[in-house]
Amino acid sequence: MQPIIQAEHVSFSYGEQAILKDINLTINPGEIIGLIGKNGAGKTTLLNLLLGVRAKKSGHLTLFDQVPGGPLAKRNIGSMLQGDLPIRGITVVELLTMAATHYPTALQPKQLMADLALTELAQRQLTTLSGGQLRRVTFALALIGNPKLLFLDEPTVGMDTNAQQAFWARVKALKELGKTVIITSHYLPEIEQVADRILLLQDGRFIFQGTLAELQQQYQQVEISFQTSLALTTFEALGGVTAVSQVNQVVQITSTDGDRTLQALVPYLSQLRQVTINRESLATIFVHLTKEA
Ligand SMILES: Nc1ncnc2c1ncn2[C@@H]1O[C@H](COP(=O)(O)OP(=O)(O)OP(=O)(O)O)[C@@H](O)[C@H]1O
Repeated sequence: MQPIIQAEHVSFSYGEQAILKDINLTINPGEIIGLIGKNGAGKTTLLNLLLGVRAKKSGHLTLFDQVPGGPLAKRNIGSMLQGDLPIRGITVVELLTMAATHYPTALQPKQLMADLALTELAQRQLTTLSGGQLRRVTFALALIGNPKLLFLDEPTVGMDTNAQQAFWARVKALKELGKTVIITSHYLPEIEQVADRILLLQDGRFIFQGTLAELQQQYQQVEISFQTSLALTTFEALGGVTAVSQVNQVVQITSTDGDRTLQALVPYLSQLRQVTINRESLATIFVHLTKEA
């Protein structure tokens, strides 16, 4: 399969400040990518390089086998960036109709507005819209050209809960259509729900690239709690266990290898009561990793 995006040893600096140092990346058609990292990690900068808005300092970068910003790339990309939009003197429907004329296989503005529950905002001037409404219009603008590749930078900021749910449902529908989507977001539970692959950017490099399952396998700790009359020392030497503690009646085991520890607990199961197992969320793993790195 021909990758949609390929980056090899890409670097970028603002003046003397190195922002991206050694970016290596292959993104295949149909993937939903969650691009995460702390504030200032360089996520938006990377999207700007991919869009051709900024030029890399070194390395090799292609989209659709072309340099970023090339005509094929432009035609096939939709983007929803931070701080996009408020253009004076134009309504929502005028904006989408005008944008549609730039793409050979554009969607129908009316149909798209209906799909995204924007019909009642159609005649409103952009400058009169609320922050969340503007984000929803920006999403429509990203979709209007029926692009193969979408860059969504902090897409749900300012959206209310209904709008967020509708947004993520639409992203899942885009996946069904075989679109490739790169999303940056600080709402990690949402990324956890939709991303096929997670890229964690830290200090200008990816410190992790892989599926959520791989991330969990590699870094996640599991907490197993239960009540028992057995001594705590029974559990300390079990496979994967890094800590054992007891609060009131409840024993808590922390493990770096949940499957191994659960296997090792099997002989004791008849003496354990009220067993609970909690896996760390993407958000908790993110905090651990970005603190350590
Ligand atoms: N125009 C600019 N000139 C100089 N430095 C900049 C410029 N734009 C961004 N930076 C710096 O580049 C670094 C990366 O910024 P970027 O916006 O890519 O981060 P981000 O990961 O998207 O952050 P956030 O999660 O806060 O949106 C930051 O240290 C930022 O201060």
